[in-house]
Amino acid sequence: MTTTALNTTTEVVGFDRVSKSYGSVRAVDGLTLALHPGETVALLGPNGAGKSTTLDLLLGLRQPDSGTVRIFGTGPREAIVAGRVGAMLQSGGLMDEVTVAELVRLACDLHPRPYKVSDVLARAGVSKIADRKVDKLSGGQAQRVRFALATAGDSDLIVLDEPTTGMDVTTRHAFWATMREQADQGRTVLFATHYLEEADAIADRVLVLHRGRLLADGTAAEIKAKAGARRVSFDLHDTDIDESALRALPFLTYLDVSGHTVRIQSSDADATVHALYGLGLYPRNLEVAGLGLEQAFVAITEAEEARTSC
Ligand SMILES: Nc1ncnc2c1ncn2[C@@H]1O[C@H](COP(=O)(O)OP(=O)(O)OP(=O)(O)O)[C@@H](O)[C@H]1O
Repeated sequence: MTTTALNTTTEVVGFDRVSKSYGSVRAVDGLTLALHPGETVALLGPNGAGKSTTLDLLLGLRQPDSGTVRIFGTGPREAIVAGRVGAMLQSGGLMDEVTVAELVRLACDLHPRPYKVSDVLARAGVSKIADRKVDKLSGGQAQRVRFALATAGDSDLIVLDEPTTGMDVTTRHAFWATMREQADQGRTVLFATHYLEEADAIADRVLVLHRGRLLADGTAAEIKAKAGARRVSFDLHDTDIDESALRALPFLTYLDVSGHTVRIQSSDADATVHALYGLGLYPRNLEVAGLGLEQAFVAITEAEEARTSC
């Protein structure tokens, strides 16, 4: 198997001050970004953050109002015609009235560097449903077929918009194992997702979009550290819990009381715990931990919401 990404350019994708509006909605706002060979990159953001628009711009499905998008140093269309990009889109309709095998064969025929149809079917886990009509597939099976189409040939960049939506857990694991193989062979994988645990487990780089702007860019560990806050949990058994006293603890950013268990987030966990003892309380089973990616994501985007609404 050959990959051409590594020996042509060190920049797979380049966005240079790219903006795109729909009427008064600025979906992508001055986005500058570079992706490199072999990176597996997760694109995160709340609903409406501009993820799909960013991927559409990348794939040349929409034109930017300003700025430039490059793939391997050329425009998106040239890169796609050259077979360097495989894509799996959120809403990509599948042709009715054909079988899975016929559709995959068509995708292979159109690719300049195609794989064998049987290999593509096997890799996407759809060999057993190869003779089924495409309009008779379940949601998860249709996603697998979209994945087969995205990997019909030897592309250097694979772009996936919420690829595992509708897949069951086993299918998801198989899907990501295959994607990991693709990345290990030097391909760049860019995927948008709402499943933050997937981003945490799979991506070696995480981009957080918010209102069309890049809010954070780093490893999952760096994004967690950027959020700054830490989680503290403890049980209070010997006393009625006074929520207002807890809420007044210094550096508290989040409070949840469930039965005897208190969960908080704090931007200075040491100071918060110190003050907790200062209230005369005796917290048991005290645990202090860093934020998960999901909590870090919520903290970062909420802080930005608060900042921009001031
Ligand atoms: N065709 C369109 N016409 C008008 N507005 C649009 C169109 N497509 C997207 N938008 C708006 O642009 C913004 C960005 O949308 P986009 O779909 O890119 O976000 P997203 O991050 O992919 O969202 P989601 O997570 O909900 O899929 C949103 O405010 C959306 O309502």
